This record gives sequence, C-alpha cells and structure tokens, in this order.
Amino acid sequence: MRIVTGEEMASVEAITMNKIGLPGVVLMENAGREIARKLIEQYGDKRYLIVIGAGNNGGDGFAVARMLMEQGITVMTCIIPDESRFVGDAKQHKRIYEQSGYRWKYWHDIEHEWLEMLCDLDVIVDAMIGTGIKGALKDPYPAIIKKLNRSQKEIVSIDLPSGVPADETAIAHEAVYAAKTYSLQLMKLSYFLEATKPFYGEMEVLPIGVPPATFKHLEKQRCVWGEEEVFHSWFTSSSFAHKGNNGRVGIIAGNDNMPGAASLVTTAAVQSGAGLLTVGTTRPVIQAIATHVKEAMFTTLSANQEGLLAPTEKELFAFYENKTVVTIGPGVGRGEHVKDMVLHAITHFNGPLILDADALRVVADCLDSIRKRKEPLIITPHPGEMGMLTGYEVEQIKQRRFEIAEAFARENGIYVVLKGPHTIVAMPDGFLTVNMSGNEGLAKGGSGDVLTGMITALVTRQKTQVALSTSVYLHGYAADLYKKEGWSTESITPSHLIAKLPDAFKVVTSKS
Ligand SMILES: NC(=O)C1=CN([C@@H]2O[C@H](COP(=O)(O)OP(=O)(O)OC[C@H]3O[C@@H](n4cnc5c(N)ncnc54)[C@H](OP(=O)(O)O)[C@@H]3O)[C@@H](O)[C@H]2O)[C@@H](O)CC1
Ligand SMILES: [K+]
Repeated sequence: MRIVTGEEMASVEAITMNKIGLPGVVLMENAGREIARKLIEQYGDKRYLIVIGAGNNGGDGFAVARMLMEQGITVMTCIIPDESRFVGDAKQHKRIYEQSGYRWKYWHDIEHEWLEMLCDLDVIVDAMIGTGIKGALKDPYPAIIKKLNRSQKEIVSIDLPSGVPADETAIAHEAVYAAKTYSLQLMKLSYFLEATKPFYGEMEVLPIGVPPATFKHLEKQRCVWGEEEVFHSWFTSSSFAHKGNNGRVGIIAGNDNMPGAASLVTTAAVQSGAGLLTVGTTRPVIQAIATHVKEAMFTTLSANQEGLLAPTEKELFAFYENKTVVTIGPGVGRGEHVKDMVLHAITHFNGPLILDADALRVVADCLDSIRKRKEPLIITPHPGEMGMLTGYEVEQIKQRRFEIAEAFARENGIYVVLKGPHTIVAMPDGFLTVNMSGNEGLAKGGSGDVLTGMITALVTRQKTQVALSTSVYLHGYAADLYKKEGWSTESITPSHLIAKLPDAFKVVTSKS
C-alpha cells in the first residue's frame, strides 16, 4: 500500500482520468458507494448530517448522501460555500444529487438551530475539505469545525479529517477530530505523524478504482510494511543451510557499567537466527553475560581506565575477519573512544555495518568516510539521535520525518531506520517503508538494542531493505502479541520481546 501527499494523489487521479480514461465522476461515484456501504455496515440506518465543502471532497459528500438516501436512510445535507462555487466533478455530483430529487440546505441557514438539530442526528459525515487544503484554515471553517468537534457526535471524515493536510505541513488551526476516517485508495502521509494522527481516529483505506499502473509514475515511493509485505518478501533459507550461511555476525557492544545492552543485542540476534555470533567487548562484560548467552562466542577487546571499549587497530582488524556483518553501538558509552572505533569500521570493514545507540553520536563527524563506503551502512536513530545527526530540533524531526529520513539516506548513500511510532526505513535510493506494528510497550530503554540484534541477524540473510523493514515489523509485532494476550504495555520489557520472537517469526514462516 502506497503512502502519498495530496499533490501525489492528485497526480495519480489526473493520470487515471487523462491517460487511462476513467473519469473523475466515476471515481467519485466509487468513493461514494464504498463510503455509504461502510457507513451502513458500521452504523446501520442511523440519522446522518453530511457537511459539504465546494471541492471534490464535497463532491464525495453528495455521492454518499445520495446513496444513503437511496436506501431510505435519514440524511440532512448541508453545504458551506455558495452553490455557485461548485465546479467540475463536484458540480456534476451535486447535479446528480439534485436531479435524483434530493434537497440540501445552507449551513448558515441551519446554524441557529444547531442544538435542536443535534438531538435529531447520530453521525456527522465530514466532506468539507480533503487533500486540497491550502494554508491556514479560512472562515467560516474554524468555527464550524469547533462546533462539530464539540457536538459529541460520531464524526466520520471522508479521505482526511477536514483541516488536516495530507502531507507533513504543520498545522496551527482547527481540524476535525474524527472517530473514523475513510481514506480514499491510498494512505496519506499525515496519518503517520504524531501531531496529526490523532485527528484521524480509526483509519481505513477504501478502494475507488484508481488503477495501480498509475502508481509507478510517483516520483517518491513510500510503502507501508505490514504483515502482507513481511510475508511476501521473506526469503526462506534452504534446508541445506549451515551455520555459515546464516551469517557470521560480529557485535561490538557494552562497557564495564553496561553489560545489559550487550546482553540484549546479542540474545536478540541469536533468537533471530544469527548463524555464528561473536561479541567483542570488555572482560567484565563477558564475565557478566557469557553464562546466559550460551550461543555466542566472545572476543576480549581492550578497554580504557573507565572500563570503556578502546580496541586497538589490530584487535579491530582481527574482529572483522570472516564477519559478514558488524554491529557497533549498544552500551559502548560516550567519548572519543567511540569515534575511533566507528571510523575504523566505516573505513576498513567490508560488509554491512550497523551503527546504533552511542555509535550514532559520532556519525555526523564521519559522513565523508561514510559517503565513500561501498557496502551497506545502516543507522538506527530515534528522533533525538536523528536531531544530533542532522541539526534539526526533535519536534522538526517528528513533523518532517519522511522528508528528513529520505534526504539523509539519499545524501549519504545509507539506510536510515528512524525509530518511533510507525518507524520509517529509508533506503539510499529514497524508497521508504513505514512500519505498521508496535505499541507504547516498546518505548523502553533496551528496546532499541533488541531491534538492533534482530537487524544484525537478518541483514546477511535477506535483502537489506527487507531485513530492516521486517525486523522493525516483527519487533513491534512481538509487543502487539503481548497486548493481544491482555498484557498492559507497562509490563512489556525488552527481554519479553526477545522471548516472544519465536511467535513473532511465525508470521514469516507459518504461511510459507
Ligand atoms: N475527481 C477527483 O479529483 C477526485 C477527488 N476525490 C476527492 O477530492 C478531494 C480533493 O479534492 P480537491 O482537490 O477539489 O480539494 P478539496 O479537498 O475538496 O479542497 C478544496 C476545497 O477546500 C477549500 N479550501 C482549501 N484550503 C482551505 C483553507 N485553508 N481554508 C478553507 N477552505 C479551504 C477550497 O476552497 P477555496 O480555497 O477554493 O475557497 C475548496 O472548496 C480528495 O480529498 C477526495 O476526497 C475523490 O472523490 C476521487 C476523485
Ligand atoms: K474531509
């Protein structure tokens, strides 16, 4: 499923109409039929108020109103702008509605009886503004939206909650708080942003007949990564595979005061199918974790007086030998020692390199070397770490996460796993996937270490894009499984996630 901005949606609709020859009025008819069907399925023959704006979103509203009325359902249809403002497909659907014998009223004529009206209706359908919103909300919409939001009625928005842009534009005005949003054909970007997702309520995508052939014209390719994508992209390893086929994994993690991070990343990698795993860390960390990570091998790396890893060049070269992937970061601590280690791996390790946690703090200083790298480089920042890398404030990262992740991945030729609700994976060619699993239970220290372990294990066995997107999905899915079992999200710990990985991996194995 693609994720688009308003302009991109308009472009695929234009191709559908102008090149493929499917008229806009037909798409609008399809939208109306699908939404009316859903409304009846959801609310039965409740009483509806349909609030209509002058654009094509309003045209959808007329189609929905007609189809509900054809079923004998009670509908009050009211339009906000002057009727002369309707043009094109919306005007055509207004005409079809009128010619079918149905009536509408002006909002300003019924507004004074709003409170009495409320007693006579159950569901408000918001067909005021969709993807065509531009700039700050103009009168009379802010006042109307305020009224609708305060009505305590169920509001169902068509395509977008009115007032919410489809893209990453920040809003400082009123917007409809929908209980449900029926997005047409494709998902809109703003659904995946912390500031605008709450307006959508429950979101469902309804098909309106835009042919998939139009999607290849989209310049920016963004896709959701859910169960279907995980299942269909998974490459099953041969039954003749031996441990060497499943990756010779090297993880540099931990310091004397943080053995836990090393333990989590390693256990998660083991539980995700890493073939041969070597952990490079300090002697005290090895002593602390070796007994409970039995499958791992250990290499002692030099540490400084503070117990932080400070491996020599010789140790690092020896560590890279025969490794198909190297991960550096969880629990290594902060300081110059990290930069030396990371820069060395960027320059001298010839395989996929994953940088996480403390290693991310030095990435901004290594970008020249990173751009010269040939093998995949993967970084896994949360918004704060992404802010350090790019110079943006955390709030800017959250608001423009698609744009910033994509630009950073493209400019530096790397893979960016920008964590958060709906984690984004940005590929060096600009392709993005957006994760559909996970819950608040993941917002805990150590959860990122588990994800990094999973990525480390999968990256040598799947295409990089698939390994990253699927690791993110299964990591979130493990948390979702607990929630389904009735656990409170407070109680889900990173160790629980690891324990649930066998069940989470069934998504990719049970159907294949
Ligand atoms: N045939 C098709 O193309 C299909 C399109 N489809 C549907 O069309 C939608 C896109 O339609 P669209 O492009 O006509 O824009 P739309 O969302 O109705 O908004 C325009 C209206 O909003 C108003 N408005 C804008 N900004 C405003 C502001 N700041 N403050 C106040 N008002 C503002 C603007 O008024 P104006 O600024 O012109 O005064 C105008 O009246 C899409 O979401 C989907 O539902 C589907 O049916 C499939 C077929
Ligand atoms: K709307």
